[in-house]
Amino acid sequence: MNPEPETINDLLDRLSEIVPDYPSAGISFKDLTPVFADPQGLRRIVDEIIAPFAGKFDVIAGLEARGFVLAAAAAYATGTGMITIRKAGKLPRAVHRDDYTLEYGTGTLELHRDDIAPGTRVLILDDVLATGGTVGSAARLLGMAGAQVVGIGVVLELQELGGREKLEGLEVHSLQLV
Ligand SMILES: O=P(O)(O)OC[C@H]1O[C@H](OP(=O)(O)OP(=O)(O)O)[C@H](O)[C@@H]1O
Ligand SMILES: Nc1ncnc2[nH]cnc12
Repeated sequence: MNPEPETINDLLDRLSEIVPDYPSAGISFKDLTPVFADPQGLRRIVDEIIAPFAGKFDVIAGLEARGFVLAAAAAYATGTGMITIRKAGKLPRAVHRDDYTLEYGTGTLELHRDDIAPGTRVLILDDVLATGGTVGSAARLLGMAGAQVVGIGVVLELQELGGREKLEGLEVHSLQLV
């Protein structure tokens, strides 16, 4: 008899690393790079993160930097394109810009004004949802471009930081609650 397939929770528990006091004291950093580095791990998280949104999106937006890994793989797997939402100063042409706060600091995200047509249905992917500052900023940028955010997919949701509440009205799918 075949053994039971490993659950996504067990896979993430087995492969994720937790780093105390990084990048600053008091932060418990959830490091998913070993999941990305594992052939089954990468395939499982990409397949499972997009599953609830099948047929509902035209393009996938990835958030620099760790969201790029997921979004590029998911766009390739679903035959869609990928929108790059980047940290300030990296995109060469005219941008929409938005400031935000996250668990351990502040930042600015940018989106090329002409990378996405109004009305396009967008799925946002990122690795971790903490305070929701980053994903919320990405949703505002896509709104400035006239796009429609149809969902947000993340691997880990740090529940006690309340990100989901900040994203009211948006469908959030996380693979693991921690
Ligand atoms: O919900 P929040 O509180 O906004 O935190 C979540 C964000 O924090 C991390 O990104 P980070 O800015 O550290 O960038 P990186 O992917 O470039 O490491 C993570 O990849 C998310 O994008
Ligand atoms: N605790 C955390 N671990 C990994 N990424 C994060 N992004 C924001 N908070 C984080």
